[in-house]
Amino acid sequence: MEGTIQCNANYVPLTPISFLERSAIVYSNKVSIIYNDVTYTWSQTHQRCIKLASSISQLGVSPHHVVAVLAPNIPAMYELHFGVPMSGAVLCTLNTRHDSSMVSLLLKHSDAKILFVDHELLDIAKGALEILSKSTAKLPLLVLILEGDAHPSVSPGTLIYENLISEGKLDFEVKRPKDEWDPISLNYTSGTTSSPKGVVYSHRGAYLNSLATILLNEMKSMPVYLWCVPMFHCNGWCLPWGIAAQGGANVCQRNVTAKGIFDNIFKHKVTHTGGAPTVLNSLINAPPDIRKPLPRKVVVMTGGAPPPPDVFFRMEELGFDLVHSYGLTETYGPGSICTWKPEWSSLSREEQAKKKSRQGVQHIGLEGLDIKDPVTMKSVPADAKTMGEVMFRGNTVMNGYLKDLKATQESFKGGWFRTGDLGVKHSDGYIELKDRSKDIIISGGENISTIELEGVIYSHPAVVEAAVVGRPDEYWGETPCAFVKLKEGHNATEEEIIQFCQKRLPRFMAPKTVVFADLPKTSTGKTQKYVLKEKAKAMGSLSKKKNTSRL
Ligand SMILES: Nc1ncnc2c1ncn2[C@@H]1O[C@H](COP(=O)(O)OP(=O)(O)OP(=O)(O)O)[C@@H](O)[C@H]1O
Repeated sequence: MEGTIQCNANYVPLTPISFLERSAIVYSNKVSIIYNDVTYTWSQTHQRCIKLASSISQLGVSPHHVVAVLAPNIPAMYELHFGVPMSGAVLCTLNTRHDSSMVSLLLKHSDAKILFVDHELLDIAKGALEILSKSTAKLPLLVLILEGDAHPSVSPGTLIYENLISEGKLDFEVKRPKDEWDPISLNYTSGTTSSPKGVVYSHRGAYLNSLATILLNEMKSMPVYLWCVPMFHCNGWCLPWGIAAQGGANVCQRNVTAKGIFDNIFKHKVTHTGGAPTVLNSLINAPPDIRKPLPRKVVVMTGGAPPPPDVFFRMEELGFDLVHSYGLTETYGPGSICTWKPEWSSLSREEQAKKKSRQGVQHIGLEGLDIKDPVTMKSVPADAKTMGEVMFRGNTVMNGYLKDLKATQESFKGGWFRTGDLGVKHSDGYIELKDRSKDIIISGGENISTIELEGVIYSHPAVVEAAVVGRPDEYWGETPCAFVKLKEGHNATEEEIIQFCQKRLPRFMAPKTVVFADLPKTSTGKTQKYVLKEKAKAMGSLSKKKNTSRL
């Protein structure tokens, strides 16, 4: 409009780097990181990150180069979330469960210039570099993150993390993005359904999703956040940046165990944490000497996989306040929130849990979350029945897949980001996920939502975990096959589980096969259904072997 100008005074590229700079002033002597007997303040964290950025630049890394890290949730992992972007480079956090050959593939794909590695994962990194050396002469520099008395043998030229910090220059001029669309990080997807894809995040998206995540978690100033979500997964749902914005204390843990979580909650007066449903399951089912009632409410954000309705009220019985979010690596982690409505508080326990287990609506950083027919792009009716593809639109959707323009274009076809998830829309506008399109079971022409069926099996008192896949069938096409893990000291038969489901669901949805087994998981807490599908396939068709009258 007339009289306005866009200039440096009123238009600055958004970046989460500014959160750290502000916290170094507001919360300078307040705790930023706690890890075993190490504690830092926000002023120290700020200084360490500047020095880290300075050393990374000194090593010849230029803006937009990729810097990779293979480490659990330790202080260095947190600092790299700022130090790398402050050098202008792009942070690529690698899954700590990958083997050397996968790490070498991702290092090559991302063209990483440096690999920071935790001392416990050094052998994986060495193996990856050895594989890489067979196809390229340009290997990333290795920087070792040591802890305590660990002194593993390293090849000449390996750098040490703490040396980079101490040698870095405090007067280094932080490289802020020229454009807020500039990349801040590269996250590979979990690889649950295919090979991991390299998802590029921008400074703008990271800034907005951090703010949205603070709001989702209802975080006030100076929260105490216990790290259970791996920071390598969607940059810890953007919370390394979000906690900095609120001047919170980051309680880091190398390993995630139920005992560690309860101990840390008591010791550090934790206010917030987060984790995939499998982490919550480990808390609910922990032995009574570990599972203590909480001294005060702890907000837990869950997502990453479908949480069975039962998890909600069992967690709440322990004193946790559950926030349910849904999203993908492509949406910077959390993209939706099942916002609670006060009128639901008078519903029965079961109905409340059902409401909460829905995936909800987009968070405030996004413009749209809809269920659409993927061909016509028309929204499905809000009748809780008609299934369509879940689609997102807005500023916290990825820039694209690295070096895969075709996949990027396909995922954005029609002006929405296509998730590959199937869901329905309820009359109140909230969405509910029914399945991944690759997982839904089609039996005799009927769609069977594996998520819904798993939720019912999970509510059986003897069950600790359940996953359902389609078992190929000559007559029905597929029949539901449930893999069930029982609680320690509990028993149940195949027939009991089947009858339990038949009482609660339409008959065609009940499993026709039940296998008692441990469930294979990815490091981000998702069940590796492709492994179970192989097992179900190997069983052969049920119709041929059994009398189909039960079907
Ligand atoms: N709250 C939730 N409820 C149900 N499912 C969820 C929830 N949050 C995430 N998911 C599932 O996780 C998926 C996103 O997972 P992520 O981005 O980590 O990688 P991935 O899709 O498992 O990997 P790949 O694309 O390589 O197979 C979603 O598409 C959805 O199926």
